[in-house]
Amino acid sequence: MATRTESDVTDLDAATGRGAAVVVATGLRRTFGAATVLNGVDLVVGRGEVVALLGSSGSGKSTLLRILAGLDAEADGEVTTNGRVAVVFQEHRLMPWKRVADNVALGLRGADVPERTAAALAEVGLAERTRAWPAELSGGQSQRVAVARALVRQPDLLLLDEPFGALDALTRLKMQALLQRLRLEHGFAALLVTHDVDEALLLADRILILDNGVIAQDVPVTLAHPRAHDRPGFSELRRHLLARLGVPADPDG
Ligand SMILES: Nc1ncnc2c1ncn2[C@@H]1O[C@H](COP(=O)(O)OP(=O)(O)OP(=O)(O)O)[C@@H](O)[C@H]1O
Repeated sequence: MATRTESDVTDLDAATGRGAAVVVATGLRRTFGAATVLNGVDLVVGRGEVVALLGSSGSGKSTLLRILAGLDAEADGEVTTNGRVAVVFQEHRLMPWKRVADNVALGLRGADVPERTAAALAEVGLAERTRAWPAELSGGQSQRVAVARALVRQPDLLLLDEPFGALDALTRLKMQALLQRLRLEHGFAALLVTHDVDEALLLADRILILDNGVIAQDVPVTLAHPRAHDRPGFSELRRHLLARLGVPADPDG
């Protein structure tokens, strides 16, 4: 698969025709044996844009995210990224033998790494836990560390694969609010893989539905922030997305 980065991109923005882009993917195809999971996916994420990727289980969301992250050498198609990319997975993937700050700083270089690490941990509300071991943290705190580890790299694009999927409902709401705050403060773009229509509606500027190996719908979300279920337009869009995902309408939805 052809993967290009900013060093060899001359005019990515002109190429996309939709303003500044952090990633452009064209013609992505991925098969596993006889199964075709992605069958010609085209995708653009604009600078600072938050795009949610919805789709039923097994539709290929994680496969697509791994390709965009450069973690899948077997896929066909082309991915061009323009800027730094960081990834947050559903599992925190912290190294248990490294303290929290060392996990965040992993792979970074420079005299200012301790300060940057401390600042990133403070931003996710863990200023007091820099010396802790991962085993001493709750699931939500561990995922905050994973977010700090991404943030400290000052990404232009954050790839998030069900980042809050393993958390309880309350922690999940807090993490969604955290992501929204960080996004406003830092201006990164994000591609958020999620099962959760509400999460997509709370956070995204645009929602893509992956179905049958292609982007079957591209739905702009123009609702004002802060978003909530009882705000105008929310439940209508929610119903539309659920119907598109094949979920029957619920009485209070
Ligand atoms: N390494 C692999 N080897 C074989 N099949 C795979 C591999 N990775 C993914 N698949 C298959 O590709 C399909 C898409 O998987 P993927 O994890 O991308 O879906 P998903 O939309 O992220 O699903 P979920 O929402 O359940 O996480 C599934 O049928 C899965 O079994």
